[in-house]
Amino acid sequence: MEKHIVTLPGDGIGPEIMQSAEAVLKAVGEKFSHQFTTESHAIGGNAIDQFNDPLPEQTIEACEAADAILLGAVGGPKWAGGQLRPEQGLLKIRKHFNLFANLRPVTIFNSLESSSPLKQSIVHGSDLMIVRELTSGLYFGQPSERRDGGQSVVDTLTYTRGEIERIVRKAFDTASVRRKHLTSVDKANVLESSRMWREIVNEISTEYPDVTVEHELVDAAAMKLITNPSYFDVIVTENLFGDILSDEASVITGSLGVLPSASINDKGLGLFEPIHGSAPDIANENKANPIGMILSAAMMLRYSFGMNEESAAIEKAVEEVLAAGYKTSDLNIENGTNLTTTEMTEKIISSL
Ligand SMILES: NC(=O)C1=CN([C@@H]2O[C@H](COP(=O)(O)OP(=O)(O)OC[C@H]3O[C@@H](n4cnc5c(N)ncnc54)[C@H](O)[C@@H]3O)[C@@H](O)[C@H]2O)C=CC1
Ligand SMILES: CC(C)CC(=O)C(=O)O
Ligand SMILES: [Mg+2]
Repeated sequence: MEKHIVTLPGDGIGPEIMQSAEAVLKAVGEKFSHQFTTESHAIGGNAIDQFNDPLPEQTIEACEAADAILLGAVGGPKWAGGQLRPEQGLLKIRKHFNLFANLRPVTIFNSLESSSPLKQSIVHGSDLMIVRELTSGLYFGQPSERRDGGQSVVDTLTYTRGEIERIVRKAFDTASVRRKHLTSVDKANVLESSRMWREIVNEISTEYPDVTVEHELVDAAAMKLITNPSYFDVIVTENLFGDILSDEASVITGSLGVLPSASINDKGLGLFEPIHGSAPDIANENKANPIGMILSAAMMLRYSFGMNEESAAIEKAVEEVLAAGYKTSDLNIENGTNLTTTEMTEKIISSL
């Protein structure tokens, strides 16, 4: 099979981990006789530097012609406080391609159970999927501005019925092929948007009689997620809550550096990126964990190209390398061997 992938390495550790994903894809292509062509484009801070635009037109055009998009991460202190911000590029690409469903699987590798700061007895058996709404809510609502000469400020949380319905359906579909347990997370005791969200979840639940649904307020859900993570199967929630809960969930798996994600639209186009940011504190040191990025490439193979065997081969290789005690410095594997980003990538490739 021939597939054309646009890579958007971005800023900070983005380019380092993107090199890892490209090397793994090359090796998978050779092993399974596929041809993956890649074409790199600018997004985020580096795009501001080169084009004075966090999402240049040529990046959008290249993505429009691609079979799938891989993204590293954007942002960094260099651009903080400026008029143009790297994160605007990320929000804009999600909106442009209508990538409303952000799937964030939180699966714990056996060998990382003791890597979590949580007790092994708590994290054991955790396997959940956060379905986060990605193109609306507080991150996109207008107005969003300072007022009264800087004495007040407004951000706006809006959702249309259609926007809630499509993400809720996606979550029910996801739960249907998993353990059939859906937790909808909101703040319905305070927010009108959450009350509407709840109503819609209840309406759509009648179409999925096999799926058990419950509602949880976000504050309690945040507590339950780290005290009893194996309770959850699929969590569906709005943009901001999903952003926060998924970073929290990474504690279960031992590091933010190992979690991948897929952002999908209703036409089958996917953008795949790790859930973490550009980690400027460790950029250019060859010490970033490339696993979240590599597993995002594996999600791309499965979700965009239907390559289940190839995707599983990557996941198995990662599992084997971790089980052999190899780690990057963010992971706390007892008596593990510390590797650089490039060494970890090579180990994973040689396990394929
Ligand atoms: N999707 C994206 O492009 C995202 C971008 N950001 C941006 O990234 C920049 C930094 O944000 P932070 O709040 O520091 O969040 P971050 O996720 O970049 O880093 C948080 C902590 O986790 C560590 N970390 C993250 N990924 C790692 C990896 N692969 N291997 C080892 N350690 C890793 C970092 O070193 C840091 O200590 C900001 O400009 C922010 O806006 C933040 C989140 C997502
Ligand atoms: C710019 C942010 C919305 C990125 C982020 O934190 C995320 O998508 O997880
Ligand atoms: Mg985030």
